[in-house]
Amino acid sequence: MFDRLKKAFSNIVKGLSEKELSEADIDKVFSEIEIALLESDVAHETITYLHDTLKRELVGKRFDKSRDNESIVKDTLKDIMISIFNNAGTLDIIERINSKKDREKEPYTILFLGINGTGKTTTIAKFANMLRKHNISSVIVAGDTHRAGAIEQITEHATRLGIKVIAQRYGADPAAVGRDGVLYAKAHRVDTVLIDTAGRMQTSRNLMDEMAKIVRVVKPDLKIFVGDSLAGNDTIMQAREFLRYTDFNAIILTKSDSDYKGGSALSIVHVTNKPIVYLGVGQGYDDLVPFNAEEFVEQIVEGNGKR
Ligand SMILES: Nc1nc2c(ncn2[C@@H]2O[C@H](COP(=O)(O)OP(=O)(O)OP(=O)(O)O)[C@@H](O)[C@H]2O)c(=O)[nH]1
Repeated sequence: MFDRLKKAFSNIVKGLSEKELSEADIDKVFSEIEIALLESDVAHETITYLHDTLKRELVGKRFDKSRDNESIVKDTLKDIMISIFNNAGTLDIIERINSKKDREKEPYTILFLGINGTGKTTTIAKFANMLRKHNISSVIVAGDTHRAGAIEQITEHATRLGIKVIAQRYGADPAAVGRDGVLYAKAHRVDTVLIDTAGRMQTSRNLMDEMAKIVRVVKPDLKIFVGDSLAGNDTIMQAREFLRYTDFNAIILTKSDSDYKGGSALSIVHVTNKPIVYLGVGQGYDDLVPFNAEEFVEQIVEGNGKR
């Protein structure tokens, strides 16, 4: 009998202290957040996804009356964003390289993809430098045989770092240069092969076919898309196209040090469902850091500026 009374009483109390969020309540709070997201370069389709998911999760649910709508929406938004990153999974590259080394005694091959000027060449040099800190050796393949100066550029980075470069003449088949790199690594017991590739616009059909051919011939263990975080929606469009032709596994975003907006990171993962593994945070060889989704989401939702 007391139980019944207690339950009835607690229901009354709940009724007084709880509230239900309507679609209009959510729209009201979201309209302000939407502007901030747009200003942060979050892609339109990602914003629509966030808005729709928010409504699905919140409309009709009961909340403590003392909580303001804004904090409810923000907390839920953070969870939705984290789930976008979680759905894309995580990828421990160092662990993968070491496990292939132990298991097969074969080099681990990584193909770097992306258009010119995104920072691909610099990123490969940073990557080789980072691997060395983990006692992992590498050879770099000058696979951009199209752009004048590309071979010299990657060779200069490699020389500075004391890393072997495998190159052929301009106009050579990049897939063949990639294969040379793998053979060299096998013969010299080098742990990883890092392959640079040409990067004209993603709309170039020939280039995309060439990328698909390198993938078929070299059969890389990993394909990393390198995108410029400052290029906003362009980066998203490039990623979509490269994904279609190469089905890359992971993303590195460059120039995050100058990107105070940060929206590209969320959009690119939402659109491709592939994880960001590292961020480029400067022009030096040490300026490559692991991506931290929780930290990123906190910054974008609370809007407290740079990484
Ligand atoms: N601030 C900053 N600059 C970067 C970063 N990564 C690369 N850069 C700079 O971006 C410019 C372009 O980088 P590259 O590595 O030459 O670009 P790429 O994609 O290889 O271009 P191509 O060689 O034309 O294919 C260079 O001046 C780099 O120093 C980064 O994380 N932060």
